[in-house]
Amino acid sequence: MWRGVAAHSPLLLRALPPPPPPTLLLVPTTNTTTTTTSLAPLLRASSPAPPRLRRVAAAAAAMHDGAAAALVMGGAYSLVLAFDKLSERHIVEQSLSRKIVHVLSGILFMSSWPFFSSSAAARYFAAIVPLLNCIRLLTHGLRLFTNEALIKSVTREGKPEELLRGPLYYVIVLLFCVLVFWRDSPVGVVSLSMMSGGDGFADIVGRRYGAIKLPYNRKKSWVGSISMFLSGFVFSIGMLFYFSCFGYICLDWERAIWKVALVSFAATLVESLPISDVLDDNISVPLASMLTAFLVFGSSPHVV
Ligand SMILES: Nc1ccn([C@@H]2O[C@H](COP(=O)(O)OP(=O)(O)OP(=O)(O)O)[C@@H](O)[C@H]2O)c(=O)n1
Ligand SMILES: C/C(=C\CO)CCC[C@H](C)CCC[C@H](C)CCCC(C)C
Repeated sequence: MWRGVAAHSPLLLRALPPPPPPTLLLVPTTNTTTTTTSLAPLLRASSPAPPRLRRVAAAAAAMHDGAAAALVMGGAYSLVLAFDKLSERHIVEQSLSRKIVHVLSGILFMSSWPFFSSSAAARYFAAIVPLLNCIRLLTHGLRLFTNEALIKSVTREGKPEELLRGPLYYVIVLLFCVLVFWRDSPVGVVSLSMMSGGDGFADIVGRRYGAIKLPYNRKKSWVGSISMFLSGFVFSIGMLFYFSCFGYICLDWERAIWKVALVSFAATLVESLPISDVLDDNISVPLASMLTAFLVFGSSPHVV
């Protein structure tokens, strides 16, 4: 009985013990414009598991998520170290190295989310990674500690205080999205794709090929903005497809493509404005993306 009631409230459902293997009934639903197949899981009502079994399940999930967080944290350190070595050996120039770290950090962090457990606490374990990186950037930016690899791979001019701006804002946005949106909301996925993939490529391409500047912002170019729109769109669709493959997000793709294009346009427009001196791109781009994505996708997770 409880499970039947809880089925209408994902949060309540998560609080109950994990259900027995659900009987999934593939229910193809058609409508005038597209055919979308929605998985309509029919959970058989079951009595709650005994307390001891719930404690064992919770402990197992915590160990699973703790290990996943440790692995992702190791990945974060390795990414920074790898690109420090590549730029140190002049295999990759420092400005390019920084932007590749910018692109990969967000995309790879999101890509790790399906490997956390289905526990309601999983997002908090995943949040440990950006939280520890916030602390790392703060302590190194305030010169409490020194790490040349970190400074060289994520700063423009090699000054520790630079860690307290773009990189810190970037990681705070990762922390916000993993806690507030997590893996079952397109809003967070699209916003992080725009911040990491979109803004990253705007810089990578615009810095090299952006000769024709925007009329209202001589620091930005048409090529850079077009690159932001296209890469933000591609990364967003790619990450939405990735999470839909794991069953976390179910989309009507014909409508979703137009929604993502609108979010990408809004984020690109905001990024092109001459406001970087007042508001860092790592704040304005995800903020514009979240607001637009919230308007077009709505607040309901899972099915949009
Ligand atoms: N729409 C855009 C965005 C960026 N750029 C190019 O990329 C450089 C850096 O872009 P920006 O997004 O401002 O990066 P910042 O975060 O400000 O710089 P950094 O990442 O190095 O701090 C710009 O000076 C410009 O040459 C561009 O041509 N067009
Ligand atoms: C250079 C950056 C922003 C400036 O525009 C990015 C800074 C990245 C942080 C130093 C490291 C962030 C790591 C992520 C929280 C986790 C990544 C995990 C993944 C598996 C590599």
